[in-house]
Amino acid sequence: MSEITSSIPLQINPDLQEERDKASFNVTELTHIIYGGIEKTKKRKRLEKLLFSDPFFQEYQNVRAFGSRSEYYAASVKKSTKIFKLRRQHKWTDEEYETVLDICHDDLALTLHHTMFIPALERLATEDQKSKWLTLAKQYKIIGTYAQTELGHGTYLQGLETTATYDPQTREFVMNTPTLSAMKWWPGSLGKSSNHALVLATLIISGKKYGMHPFLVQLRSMDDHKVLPGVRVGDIGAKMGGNSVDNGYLILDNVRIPRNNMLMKNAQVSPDGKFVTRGPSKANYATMMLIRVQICTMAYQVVSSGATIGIRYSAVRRQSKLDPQDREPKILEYQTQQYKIFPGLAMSYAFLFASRSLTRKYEEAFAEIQRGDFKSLPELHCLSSGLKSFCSEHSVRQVEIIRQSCGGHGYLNAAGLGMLVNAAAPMITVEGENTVMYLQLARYILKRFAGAMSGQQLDGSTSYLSMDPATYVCPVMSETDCRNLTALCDIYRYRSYMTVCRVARQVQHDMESDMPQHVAINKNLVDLVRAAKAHSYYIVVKDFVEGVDALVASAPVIKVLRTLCCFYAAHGIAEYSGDFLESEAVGLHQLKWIKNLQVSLLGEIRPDAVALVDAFDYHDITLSSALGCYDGNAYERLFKSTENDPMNKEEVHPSYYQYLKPFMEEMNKSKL
Ligand SMILES: CCCCCCCC/C=C\CCCCCCCCCC(=O)SCCNC(=O)CCNC(=O)[C@H](O)C(C)(C)COP(=O)(O)OP(=O)(O)OC[C@H]1O[C@@H](n2cnc3c(N)ncnc32)[C@H](O)[C@@H]1OP(=O)(O)O
Ligand SMILES: Cc1cc2nc3c(=O)[nH]c(=O)nc-3n(C[C@H](O)[C@H](O)[C@H](O)COP(=O)(O)OP(=O)(O)OC[C@H]3O[C@@H](n4cnc5c(N)ncnc54)[C@H](O)[C@@H]3O)c2cc1C
Repeated sequence: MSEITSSIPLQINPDLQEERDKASFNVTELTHIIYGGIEKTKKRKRLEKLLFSDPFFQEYQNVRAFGSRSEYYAASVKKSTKIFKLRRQHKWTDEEYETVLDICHDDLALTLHHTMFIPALERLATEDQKSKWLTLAKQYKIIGTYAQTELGHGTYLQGLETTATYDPQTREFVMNTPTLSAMKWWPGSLGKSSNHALVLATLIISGKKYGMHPFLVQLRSMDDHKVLPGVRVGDIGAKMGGNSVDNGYLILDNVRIPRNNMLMKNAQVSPDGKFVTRGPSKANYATMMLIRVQICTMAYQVVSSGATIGIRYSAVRRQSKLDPQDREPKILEYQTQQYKIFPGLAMSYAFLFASRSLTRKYEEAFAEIQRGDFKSLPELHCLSSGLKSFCSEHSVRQVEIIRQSCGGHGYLNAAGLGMLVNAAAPMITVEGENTVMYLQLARYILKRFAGAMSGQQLDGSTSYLSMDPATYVCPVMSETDCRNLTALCDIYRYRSYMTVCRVARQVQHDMESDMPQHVAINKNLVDLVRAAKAHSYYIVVKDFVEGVDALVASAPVIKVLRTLCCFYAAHGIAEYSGDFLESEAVGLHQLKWIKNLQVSLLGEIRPDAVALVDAFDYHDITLSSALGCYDGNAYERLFKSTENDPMNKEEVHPSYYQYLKPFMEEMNKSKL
């Protein structure tokens, strides 16, 4: 009788325990740093316990893995409503609620209600409008979404075709979808969940267009959720990932809404049809900027959960031989495996510090904007556009590398990595497609560079553009200098300066050769994106270095973070060595030293790798991975996961009787 069972051992896999025993630092201390202090960690743990003591959350995993699209959506609606009810029951603060959403992976069907609808009301509505709709929205008496993108246009907001025409007779706006390409297409939670939508439409008064503005439109009856007259709404279909969310389409046919349903914080239409604006023309873009900032944090969560799965699995998976005399090693021993996974580990900490710094800047600027001071808006728009693109691009790419590093098992849904990659992939597209957002940053950098050239003193993230490049000497003079974080940061700064300088001069040269500006820009788009990427890389490295420098922590924690920071910076230089050489930020000698350092740091990080991912402190249900579980019992959990597979429900699958049996009978009867 076979002793193979699918029961999960109670003890931690000894291979993983061994890793934990040899950590050079206190994991709990680092966890507190990551979550912003001991109280916050405790609170999060309490919330996790409360949520996951409900068996629903375990069942939810099965529906997610094996249910149909419709079942997954339904379970996710249930999950959303459960969380909303718990919020009310326990009177969670906004911060506690955000923590719960982080814990719950953010694959909620009603996600747009809290990620965009509420923040948009907060940013775009007047105080009177807020007291009505924000209150209703926060109490879930209305469920809403943010409906901006259309079938024909997502990026180019000036191309949006939905119209809101003011009728002074009735003091209403008439909402219309004039063409096929004007239909709203993509908004999350629109297809089936929302009864309201914040529709971004071109305002028309007396035949004149006044740009894009937000209008609150009721879509479904509050009694029976039936679609209201003049509204056509539905789901746009299955996606690569994120299928718990009903991204939808919306067609409006002469739908009339009261004048007061235009959110009028930034622009007003008076009852007699007069248009007045307040603040800059881009004030209505405020919600997008918030989400771009949040995407940087999501990128941290994505890459850190990927690294957790990859590293824990690599510490329990044994394969092949290193020492012919010894047993098969943990795959984490292979330098190539470390080379695949440790960049994701270092990136996790880099993005933690970068997203923290960006969030702080956003909060400061938002407070100023609330007071009517918009001076930091351009800098913040460009910083958030660049970092949103950089963090999403790098994290998605890195998690896919980690998935590949887990061999065959990484390809299973039960590994959690494929789902993570597919769920995270839209970060590259949403809230501004990455290339387009990099170009927003590039446009800003070019302007600032031109300012510096004409003697302006620059401040903020681009202040280095006023440097005198003639004074640059590569600060790495010896192999030991390579460990100097400030020196590495200077190298990134100079690479960025030179990349910006080169493209700025090229654009200027092209324009001076009588090329129209738009032709000159398009001819240099690739280099403009390169410049934006180089700038973003510099900012991330700088935030990491400054973040570690400012930490108040024990010596072992600081040491391990400095090692990671050094690896992150060295790895980037080695990976993009062509750019660094071309810009003469490093010479061949320095590059050789930095590459040596990059590889030798793999060995230094190795003993702490498991502890460094343990510090992220992800709950097993949040990670949702048989390979990355805290106890390291990957094989048992993989086998256990097959129990829930509906394919294994019957010993003989119905398709046998329907197709295979008759086919076999036919084959057996055949004379050929
Ligand atoms: C274990 C845990 C695991 C966790 C797992 C998590 C997994 C989940 C991960 C991911 C899930 C996915 C995320 C889910 C949330 C989805 C939400 C998505 C919602 C949306 O997508 S909403 C739609 C967003 N749409 C966009 O972003 C459109 C992009 N386009 C634009 O913003 C603009 O069109 C433009 C910026 C490109 C151009 O604008 P336009 O008006 O045409 O520009 P110009 O006239 O040329 O003027 C440019 C001028 O304006 C300045 N400017 C532009 N934008 C702003 C701004 N926001 N603020 C301030 N200033 C702005 C610009 O700099 C120019 O200034 P200048 O003239 O140069 O001085
Ligand atoms: C999962 C998901 C959820 C979403 N949720 C919402 C939502 O809730 N609400 C909502 O309103 N929208 C939502 N969207 C839509 C999303 O915001 C848009 O898809 C996004 O802004 C990109 O726009 P696009 O699709 O028009 O891309 P496009 O602009 O068509 O991009 C296609 C290509 O054209 C290139 N390109 C376009 N313009 C330029 C340019 N100026 N210069 C250089 N290259 C250019 C891009 O780089 C890209 O390679 C969602 C999308 C997804 C995938």
